[in-house]
Amino acid sequence: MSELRGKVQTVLGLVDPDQLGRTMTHEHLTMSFECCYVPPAAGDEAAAEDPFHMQHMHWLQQNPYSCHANLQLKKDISAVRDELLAYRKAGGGTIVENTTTGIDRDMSSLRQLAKDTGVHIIAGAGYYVDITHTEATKKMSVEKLTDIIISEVIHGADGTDIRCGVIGEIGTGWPITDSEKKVLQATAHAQAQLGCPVIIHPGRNRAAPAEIVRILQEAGGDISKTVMSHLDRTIFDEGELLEFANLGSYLEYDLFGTEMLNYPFNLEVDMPSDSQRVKILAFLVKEGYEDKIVVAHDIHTRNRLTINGGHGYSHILKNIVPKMLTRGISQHQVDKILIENPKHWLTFK
Ligand SMILES: CCC(=O)NCCS(=O)(=O)O
Repeated sequence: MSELRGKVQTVLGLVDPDQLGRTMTHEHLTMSFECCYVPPAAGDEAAAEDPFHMQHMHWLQQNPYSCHANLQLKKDISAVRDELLAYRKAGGGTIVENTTTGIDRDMSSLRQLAKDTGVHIIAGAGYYVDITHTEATKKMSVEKLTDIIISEVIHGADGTDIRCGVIGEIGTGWPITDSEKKVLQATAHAQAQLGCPVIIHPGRNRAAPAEIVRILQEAGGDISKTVMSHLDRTIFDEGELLEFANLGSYLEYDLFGTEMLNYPFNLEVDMPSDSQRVKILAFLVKEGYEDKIVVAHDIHTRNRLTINGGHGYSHILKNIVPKMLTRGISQHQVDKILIENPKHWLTFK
């Protein structure tokens, strides 16, 4: 699309890629994660009913999905506004907001947040995981899904004239369902027409990222303009990680700030600490992938906001960057991860 080529599309319109600055490629500012509620363990009901108190903070950090109130990030919009102002003060410029259809995308609030804070916000087109697909969505053809995704980028999403600047996060589980596969194919078709960035939420299985790349590629997608999210909880073996990295997507470590022992969506997973995440980034840099790494916090529950005792959207800038610099990642490489790589990914071809 000639109007979009060479530009980045924010919720306030097209901008020059050099305006973005430091960019978190995977966050949420307003959404609901009720689709992924996990009932609390017996005896924990009191904490789950009344979560935002000092004495429940650690429980909530360990069990963020077992409390209905905690899944409603959209209730904290005013705190998110303050956090975005703090993010700008900490040197942040842009946030990619990954909320897609199925988890309560709110385009008008995103536009208002961008106006109020001066942070560039890029909204996501498309669909989250199968459990959030409506019966109507499941019945749609790939062509219809493609038309809808393209329209969200060209005309605006959810009945507004506010346009998405990226496709995703496109949700998939494991195994990938028929409906998710159609959405992936539609994503690839839309990307082929628009030359736009794509971002994927893979299922929680180490084979998922490569399988998704295969489906996208077969449908004509551009893997070099695609981010694979959540690698921190998906691929653990260094050899397998390098094999996946070779396929050419951006490699996203986006759960910075998440410290959780018993990961309820896959109990076999040992969620890494932030120190371990930095170690993996240093490994990928040493192996020559500094042009392919992007990072974020993927804030999607309320306990992760500073107002509720969490780390907030500035944690990477304030705490992780200094750590990276002490672990063999140079300032030049940090700038690639935070500025150059997101900029190249987000620019329409
Ligand atoms: C909507 C937010 C989201 O999907 N986050 C990913 C959580 S996890 O799959 O890594 O647990």
